[in-house]
Amino acid sequence: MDAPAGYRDPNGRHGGVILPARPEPIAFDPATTVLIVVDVQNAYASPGGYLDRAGFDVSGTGPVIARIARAVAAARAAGIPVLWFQNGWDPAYVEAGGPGSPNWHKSNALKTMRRNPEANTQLLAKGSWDYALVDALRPEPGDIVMGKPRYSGFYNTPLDSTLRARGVTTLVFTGIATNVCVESTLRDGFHREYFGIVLADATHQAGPESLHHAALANIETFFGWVSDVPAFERALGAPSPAAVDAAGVDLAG
Ligand SMILES: NC(=O)N/C=C\C(=O)O
Repeated sequence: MDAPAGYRDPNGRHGGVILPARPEPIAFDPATTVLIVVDVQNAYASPGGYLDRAGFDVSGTGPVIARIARAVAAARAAGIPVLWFQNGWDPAYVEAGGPGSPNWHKSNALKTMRRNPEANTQLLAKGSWDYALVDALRPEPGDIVMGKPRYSGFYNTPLDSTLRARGVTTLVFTGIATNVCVESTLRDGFHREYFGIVLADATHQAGPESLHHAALANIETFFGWVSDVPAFERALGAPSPAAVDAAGVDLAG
């Protein structure tokens, strides 16, 4: 939805569009916004991938992937760049860190492989099926594809310089997992002065569903804004400004 001239959201921010969100609508300018798709890899979304092998439920990822595709299409139509993250390491796992790294101790992918070496799998290894993005989502020329070695997309990646070079101020998040890499990256962005918005229905948790809701509640209260894909689509479409108040955002949390 185009913002009326001079429109400011309840926090005094202005931009080209107004997005219904919790805890309040947020205005943003598509010209200074990036849509981030976090780690929608077989590892996190497909049966037989890392999360599934580690005992996490991935049965609910299908509709989430479909909504990510909608968000990507809406962003592209509005000229908003799409940035795809892929989490993982080199096949020798040097980037994963050894016992001197907390990642070596906490990564459930590394733990799963250590527990069951005879399975001989290479979870999250670059070049593997596990590391690949799901078949249903494909970056297009002009998109940004970025690897990351830890939960936060800002850690040991060119994310910050890539965004600053484009004058980006607003990050719209989709992907997996709400409570791990989405939240970690949004939080790191907050500390670097980026405005973070999560499209809740285009994210999925690692662990019980309560973690999804807890992460969203935390984000909405302390770090950013929570909206959804239909609201994002409407905001980038053309309904009248009055529809903002009428539409609101109706997320179960
Ligand atoms: N992409 C993520 O949120 N990853 C969560 C856990 C992991 O990578 O072990």
